[in-house]
Amino acid sequence: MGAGFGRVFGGLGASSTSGGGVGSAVPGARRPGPGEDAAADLVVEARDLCLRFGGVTSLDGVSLRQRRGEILAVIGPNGAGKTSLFNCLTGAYRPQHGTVTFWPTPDRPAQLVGRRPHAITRLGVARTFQNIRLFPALTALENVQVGIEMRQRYGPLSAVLGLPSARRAERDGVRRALELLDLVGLAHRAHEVAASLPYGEQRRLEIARALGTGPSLLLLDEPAAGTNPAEKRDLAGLIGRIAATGMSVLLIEHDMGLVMSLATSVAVLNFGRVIACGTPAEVQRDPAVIEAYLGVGDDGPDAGGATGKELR
Ligand SMILES: Nc1ncnc2c1ncn2[C@@H]1O[C@H](COP(=O)(O)OP(=O)(O)OP(=O)(O)O)[C@@H](O)[C@H]1O
Repeated sequence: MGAGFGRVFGGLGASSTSGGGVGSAVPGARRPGPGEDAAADLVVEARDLCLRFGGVTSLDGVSLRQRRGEILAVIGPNGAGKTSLFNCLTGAYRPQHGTVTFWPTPDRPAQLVGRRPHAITRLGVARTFQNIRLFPALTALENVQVGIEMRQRYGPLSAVLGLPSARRAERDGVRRALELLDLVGLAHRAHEVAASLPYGEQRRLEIARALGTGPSLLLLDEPAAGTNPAEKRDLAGLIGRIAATGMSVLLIEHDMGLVMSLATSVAVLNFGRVIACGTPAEVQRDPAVIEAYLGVGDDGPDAGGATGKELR
């Protein structure tokens, strides 16, 4: 391992701080023995996902599994296929091949490929985006209410007619939205419009809105992108608190400090393939990972800087 790799991971401790031992997402993990339940405590499993755009292959046989309650980080250089994977899990893209099984509860598996994004949200998969997608003119509270309303069952007619069921649902929605704003540290911003919030707070508001949909799996696409060190610390604390509630978190993040301090397991993508998977400590010393990031070759680790790959 080169000194350069140590710099990539910023001198982080090798161990996870997020209640390690929950499990790991390991492609090609040991097959269950007779009588063992293959799905026991899994929340999501992708098998052999292939996604192509014309001549570009974004995912090339990606398989990975995540256990319930785990923080699984997906890392990899630019263009490795991380967001494509999220898009396949959330129905934005339909892979040409492969399956995605999601367990909202351990006894109720659902196939996600072929479902529409809103149907997948209703099943319990929520996401945030690399670029913030709030409703800028709505207040923080209203933004979270939008998320909550995606799961509510009363129809527009009940709301227009002011039926008791609709009024009750609205009251419950406001209460839940305020709880979520409190969780993300934004209770005091409830009535401010989203566009007026500082960037780091907008990132946290997006997470509150995603939680409003009542997920059992939360996908965060580069939540720390563009945040300053203080905002990053707040965010790490928040993700830790969310995971401590038992939520399964799947995280794309380029900030290796955050990944290595938060993740229970890490999956590394490169050119649309999973090249490593394991604990943060394991992937940190995996030669294939070192090479993917730094292009370690005959010239040594620092030569990788010339590959032009960003350290993500
Ligand atoms: N809608 C699309 N049309 C064409 N090509 C696409 C599309 N979406 C993704 N790709 C291609 O798939 C590959 C993987 O892209 P993807 O965005 O998934 O990578 P990534 O790991 O998330 O990258 P980054 O870290 O830069 O966000 C890239 O070559 C990208 O150009």
